[in-house]
Amino acid sequence: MSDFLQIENLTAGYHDAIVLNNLSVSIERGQSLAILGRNGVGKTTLLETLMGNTTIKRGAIRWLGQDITRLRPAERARRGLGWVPQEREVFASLTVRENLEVIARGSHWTLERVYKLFPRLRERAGNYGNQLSGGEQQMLAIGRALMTNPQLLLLDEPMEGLAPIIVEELSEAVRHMCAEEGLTAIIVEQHPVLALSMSQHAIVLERGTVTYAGSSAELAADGERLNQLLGVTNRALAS
Ligand SMILES: Nc1ncnc2c1ncn2[C@@H]1O[C@H](COP(=O)(O)OP(=O)(O)OP(=O)(O)O)[C@@H](O)[C@H]1O
Repeated sequence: MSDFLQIENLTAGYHDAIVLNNLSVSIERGQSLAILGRNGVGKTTLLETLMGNTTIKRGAIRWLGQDITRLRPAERARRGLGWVPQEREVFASLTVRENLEVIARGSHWTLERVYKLFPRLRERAGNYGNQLSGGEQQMLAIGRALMTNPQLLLLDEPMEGLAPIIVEELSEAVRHMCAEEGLTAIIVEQHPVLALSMSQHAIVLERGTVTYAGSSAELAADGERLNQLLGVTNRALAS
């Protein structure tokens, strides 16, 4: 059993509305997880629940051997959970450099290390948050999360709306972070093949419960199973 992250029989949602239903999953350090599923099945809600932004009715979340089920979001972040929300949330009135510096914690992740991962951010260091392309904003959002020194990075549809070349750059950066920098990621992503290529394990959600849990590589190699689970066509799989 993993000491890294364990979600046990979790039932959670927003006030009285239940979205996740008796969901269990566990993650080992260095074994990134893709969360797949059709629209509205609870993928974002699972990330929000890990960060402490939902109502937990039953079950438990254990992180590094400790029960964090009732901890506030800021305390979870302090303990090493890093969050890159879908909305990116960079400060429009700060420069790229200021966006990164304002959140720095004197950690493994320095300005220099983030610039090395995302050379485009170095080139745009003096640009304000609202003077960036969508891809650059996403890189900055990931850079900001890294500056908090996370052990686990939660990425919510990081490639959404981005050009193929930027998707390639970003997915390579995520793979590098995990392979070389000791990070583990949970990735919610609409493109199954991409998500599976960035992870070792995957779960598929259907109405707030797990319908597949297993190896990403095995699922990626089984188009028929993917189609069954996600209802995606072969053409969508290839894109
Ligand atoms: N803040 C909220 N308050 C109440 N209900 C919400 C809230 N956010 C999401 N929901 C509901 O929870 C359910 C799951 O939504 P969620 O965003 O987790 O799904 P998802 O799998 O991430 O979908 P998508 O792929 O479309 O982003 C949906 O029925 C949604 O309407």
